[in-house]
Amino acid sequence: MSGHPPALTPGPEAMAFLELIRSGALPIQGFMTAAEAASVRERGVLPDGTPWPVPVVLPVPESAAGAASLLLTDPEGAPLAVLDATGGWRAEGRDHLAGTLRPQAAPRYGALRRLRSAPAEIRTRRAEAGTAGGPLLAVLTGRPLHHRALAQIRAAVRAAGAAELLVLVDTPADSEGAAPAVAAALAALPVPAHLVVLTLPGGTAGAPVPADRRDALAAHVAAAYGADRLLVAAGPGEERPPVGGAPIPVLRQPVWALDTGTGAWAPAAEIEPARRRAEPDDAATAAMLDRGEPLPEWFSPREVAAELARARPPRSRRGLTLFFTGLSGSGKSTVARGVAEQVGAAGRTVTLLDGDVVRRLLSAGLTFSRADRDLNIRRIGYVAAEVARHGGVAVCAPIAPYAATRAEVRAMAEATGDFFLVHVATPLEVCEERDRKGLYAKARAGEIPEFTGISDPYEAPEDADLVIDTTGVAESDSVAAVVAALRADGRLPAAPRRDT
Ligand SMILES: Nc1ncnc2c1ncn2[C@@H]1O[C@H](COP(=O)(O)OS(=O)(=O)O)[C@@H](OP(=O)(O)O)[C@H]1O
Ligand SMILES: Nc1ncnc2c1ncn2[C@@H]1O[C@H](COP(=O)(O)OP(=O)(O)O)[C@@H](O)[C@H]1O
Repeated sequence: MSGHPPALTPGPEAMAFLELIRSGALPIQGFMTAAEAASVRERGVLPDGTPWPVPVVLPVPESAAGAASLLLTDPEGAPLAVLDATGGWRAEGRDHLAGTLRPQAAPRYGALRRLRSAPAEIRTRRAEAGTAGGPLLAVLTGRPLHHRALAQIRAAVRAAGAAELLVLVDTPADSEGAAPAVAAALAALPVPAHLVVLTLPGGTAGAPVPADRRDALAAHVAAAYGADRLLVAAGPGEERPPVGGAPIPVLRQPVWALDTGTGAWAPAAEIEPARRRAEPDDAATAAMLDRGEPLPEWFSPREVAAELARARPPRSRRGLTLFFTGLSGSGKSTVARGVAEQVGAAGRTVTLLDGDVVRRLLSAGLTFSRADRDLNIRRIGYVAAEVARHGGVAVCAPIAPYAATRAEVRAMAEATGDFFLVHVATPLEVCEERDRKGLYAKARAGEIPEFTGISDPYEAPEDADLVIDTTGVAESDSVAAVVAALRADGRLPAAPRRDT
């Protein structure tokens, strides 16, 4: 056997545990055995009776199930820790390894690394400030803090007599999540706050864990940072269940609302119904941002609203991948060209990625096999997502016959902007009748193999945002139909007024 243990990049859930364990944010040293995991899942206690909220398990591929040790790496392959394995086990068709962790180099991957402070760093900072040992209220949030949440935090600070706050922001490992918006709210807090970004398992990181168990796990983390109580910021109108088995008290608050008579936030039950105004929910907030409307001042502090508007610009300025799909000759290129012109005329920057042109440059040399078509579509999706990242509109017009590949492109595009799918559903007979390039005749004669619609599949989309059929329709009308749909969604500025 060689001296090198096999390497594994854990999935998001195990990775989140790995980070918390190695930073000292959880009072455990590694991943659980089958008996420990089952006991925790079923009864909320370890086999010795100690309360513990969430199973801490490491799923591994079958090839690693018998390993004596395992090198755990970040997604780029950099070593994070060695697992000294005590045994493998199988559950729900997956292999797992139990064992203790030996940390290696400090992690560097992921978003906002400099804000992912370990408990020891916060303890040192407090010792230097002379506040170590004083009351510390932890607030856990995965969402922006608006006036309602800030009022609730102020009330909890008063009740706890806390002179300091620890704000724990739960974000996915690879994105900033709500952290910038939460940072924008710090100045509105009544006492100085330490801001720490972390990724809690079970929420953003994968398998669902019941809210009370998740909050108990968060209480262990908060305690490791020196907090003596934890407030979990609730969503609009949300009341979280009570928590048992936590190492520090987890505070609960009822639903709060704005008292329009006094302009103050208070428990909804204490406000006269006629003067009670609920906070907008997430969908309403997103809709206001999409339309470019300012968030009302009674709802959100100006700095928080500004940060949210930066992160989610109005639809008329947000990057967009406008993706046409359909058979050869259906009208994709013609309509895409016309739409791109009008998108440009409306004042947006636009890049046209037409099927034919892409095939000549970006995808030169590729065939029409499934693998090559998929590669072609992924390349188009990648370029489109980059255009959208910078606020541009990428208009794409390939056949893109496979639903799975289109879904991949949608996911890629939505990571940097919006995605709008137009199915140009002109029937095959009409496309074949047009046969602009004589390709259908050649395909029928067997001279072109794997021709879409003739000898190769076309999977019609079920997730199109717009379906058009160009049969017997003037080109300008087809273009106008797409432009109107974009305008209706606020993706283009309103039509310019013609006064003359
Ligand atoms: N076997 C086969 N099947 C389909 N199409 C063929 C084939 N061979 C050549 N062509 C010509 O290539 C154009 C389609 O290229 P795309 O890049 O859009 O296709 S795909 O999305 O990768 O499937 C397509 O152009 P459009 O008519 O603009 O769609 C055809 O002219
Ligand atoms: N309403 C319409 N929209 C788009 N194309 C139309 C329309 N009516 C007729 N056509 C004709 O259909 C053909 C479509 O070709 P093209 O745009 O290259 O399709 P694709 O890119 O899907 O292969 C063109 O010759 C175009 O003039």
